Amino acid sequence: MPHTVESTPTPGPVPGSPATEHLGIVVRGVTRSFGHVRALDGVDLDARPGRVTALIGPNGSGKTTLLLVLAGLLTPDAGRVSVGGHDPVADGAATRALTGWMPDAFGTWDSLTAREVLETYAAAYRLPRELARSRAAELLETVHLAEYADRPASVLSRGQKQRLGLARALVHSPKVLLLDEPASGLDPRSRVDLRELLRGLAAQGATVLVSSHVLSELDELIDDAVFLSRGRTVTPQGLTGSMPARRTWRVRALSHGSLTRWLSSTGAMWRPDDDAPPPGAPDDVPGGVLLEVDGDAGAAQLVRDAVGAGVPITSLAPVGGELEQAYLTLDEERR
Ligand SMILES: Nc1ncnc2c1ncn2[C@@H]1O[C@H](COP(=O)(O)OP(=O)(O)OP(=O)(O)O)[C@@H](O)[C@H]1O
Repeated sequence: MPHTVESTPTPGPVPGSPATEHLGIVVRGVTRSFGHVRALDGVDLDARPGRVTALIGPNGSGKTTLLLVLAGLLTPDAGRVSVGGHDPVADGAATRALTGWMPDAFGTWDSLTAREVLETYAAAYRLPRELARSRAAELLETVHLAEYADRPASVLSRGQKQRLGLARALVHSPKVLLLDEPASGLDPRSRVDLRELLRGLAAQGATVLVSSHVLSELDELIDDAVFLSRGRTVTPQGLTGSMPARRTWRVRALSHGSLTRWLSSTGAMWRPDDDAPPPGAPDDVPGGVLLEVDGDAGAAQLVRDAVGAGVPITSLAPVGGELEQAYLTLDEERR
């Protein structure tokens, strides 16, 4: 799905006016420090209703800290936040009533069954008992845990706990969803289910903010992307409006030896890909390399030259999606 990058957040309202440009999530100039570590250093972000927005950044860039602020679980030092039209600090109860929060690790009372976990949360959100029961049953079906409904949560696998955590976040039909690494630990089928579920919720008007490192999954899921680096909103290289011309491509050939010899003879800087044969392998085994190529025209020229030189090329494709390429430009900012 084509997505846009929140590179230059829409300007904030004039000083003194409420931070409610829309009823999704609005963050303006938020800072939060832990001792001398400035976890958030002036973050701006918009996540709009009816859209799935990704929060992307290296380890330690401040994603979880920002989600905790949005969930009303951490007070910012400075800046303005609006979630569904409410300030999570000044108006915590109202914010929590319309917000579903899924932390990156599912913490629960292990002695409760999966059904009891959901019914307990539903009661905490003041759902009437009958509605709580039917909502819990419906959500257990949605996340494919119906057969575990009456088993203690302690027996669930990591991925199953993630799915129960998702169901728990949805129990009060929130208008805003904050999900910290929701795909972590999920098998491929469950990831597809998650994607369809979140797209369905956005289609019904929910604001969905997802932090994730699984960038290949995000390409299919999200409408917008916000990148964090060292506590700041940033625009990675390559997402300044158009894709960078020069990017990494994977080339494979029937004979790894003839491919690498030819590339080296042309002066191209290549490196083995993950499936490359080990050093000393026979010359004619298949294999691939990674190299930087100047756009589609450069790729077309590479194929022509390789075929002209008799190199048996079997495939040529850019590595990763647009998000992955952009993310890699942030990698040196990891902390
Ligand atoms: N409770 C805390 N006490 C001290 N430092 C903290 C605390 N929580 C976060 N930090 C620091 O703040 C920075 C941002 O952490 P945060 O957990 O928000 O990053 P993240 O982007 O979610 O990382 P990851 O991708 O690894 O989950 C890090 O340098 C971290 O060490």
